[in-house]
Amino acid sequence: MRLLIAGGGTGGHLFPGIAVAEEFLSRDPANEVLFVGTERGIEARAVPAAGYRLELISAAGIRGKGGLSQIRGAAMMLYGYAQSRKILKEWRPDMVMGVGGYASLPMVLAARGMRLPCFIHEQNAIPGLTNRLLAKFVDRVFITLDESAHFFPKGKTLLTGNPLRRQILEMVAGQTPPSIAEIHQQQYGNGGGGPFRLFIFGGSQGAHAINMAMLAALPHLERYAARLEITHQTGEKDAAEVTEAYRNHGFNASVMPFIQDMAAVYQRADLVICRAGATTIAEVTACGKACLFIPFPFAVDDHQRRNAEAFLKKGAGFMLLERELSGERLAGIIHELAESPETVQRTGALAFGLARLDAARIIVGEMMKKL
Ligand SMILES: CC(=O)N[C@H]1[C@@H](OP(=O)(O)OP(=O)(O)OC[C@H]2O[C@@H](n3ccc(=O)[nH]c3=O)[C@H](O)[C@@H]2O)O[C@H](CO)[C@@H](O)[C@@H]1O
Repeated sequence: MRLLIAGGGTGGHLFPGIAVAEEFLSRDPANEVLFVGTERGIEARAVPAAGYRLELISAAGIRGKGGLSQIRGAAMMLYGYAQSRKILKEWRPDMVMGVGGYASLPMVLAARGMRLPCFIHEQNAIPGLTNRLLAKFVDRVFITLDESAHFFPKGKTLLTGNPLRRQILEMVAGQTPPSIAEIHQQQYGNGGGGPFRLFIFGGSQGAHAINMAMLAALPHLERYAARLEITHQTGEKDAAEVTEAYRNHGFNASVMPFIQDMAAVYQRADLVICRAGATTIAEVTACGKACLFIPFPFAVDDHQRRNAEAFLKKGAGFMLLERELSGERLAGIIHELAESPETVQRTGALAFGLARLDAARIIVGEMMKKL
């Protein structure tokens, strides 16, 4: 059977698609997957790197743009629709799934026009415009959070969680959470102050504001430099500056613009400091990690904050809003949590309790039923 997965743009849309592809391929060695995205999206690099075939189409945003760019966006979408029809006629998929992002709009509409079974997955608490439009045309809408259910037609919407890639699921399956006694020993054994491992990252593109806040926090954390083991994903632009700052302040830090093996880094972390993208949240909860969310304040409809709030209500994480973010404040929170291993452990355990590990399996199962 053939599954076409359309969309992307950012990792938060694409990686759930890759998780669904992995599950679909695992069901039958004869199954095939084709991804369709745009050349500007993360899929242009990440899909071939993951070993999948990718076709590129033309697509662009229209929402909130003025005159000329809106016309240009609409023209690109029309062209993308024609390209989608051509791909569908040539590759002949059995079903099509949209994972959000511009490319999913023309492709899912074209597939619907050709009467193929169509599905979408929404990652966020507040859906993007593409999925709101597509919901009317598809057979089923899969959602990550209950909060987004009222945006979609009731009869076809199913709460599944956010599909997780194999690298995360395998890591989760293989890990045994440490006991409180072990955590105590680690933190306070040998005369006190075992390593405290921080993982800082800013979603698939890195977060400049988090990078700068962490640099501003370093002078306040210098007394702790020997205890902190830091892994910091910066995105492309800030990598050199952040590396140098850690070195100048005497910190043991591994700085990378982008991380391929996220599972390995999550596994080692005691505390994760990150944005509140939906896929990030699904992963840190699955890994049972305590997390300080700093939502991206300009995300459409402030959806990152809403994503995080769903977890905070249950004590399964911490949040710091960007308008309250300063080096001193960030250092204060890191310091406090490094001194409270029980709080860190309890928060991670609560997060794990909210994780949905079977989203990809449920989604593929539901898609097969429509064939
Ligand atoms: C600015 C913006 O609007 N961002 C949106 C985007 O975020 P973004 O693309 O940042 O997505 P998420 O934070 O949800 O997920 C990031 C994904 O990238 C992966 N990763 C990240 C860094 C790295 O070095 N390596 C790596 O593989 C993570 O493991 C994760 O799978 O899509 C999300 C899902 O629709 C939304 O919730 C976010 O609001």
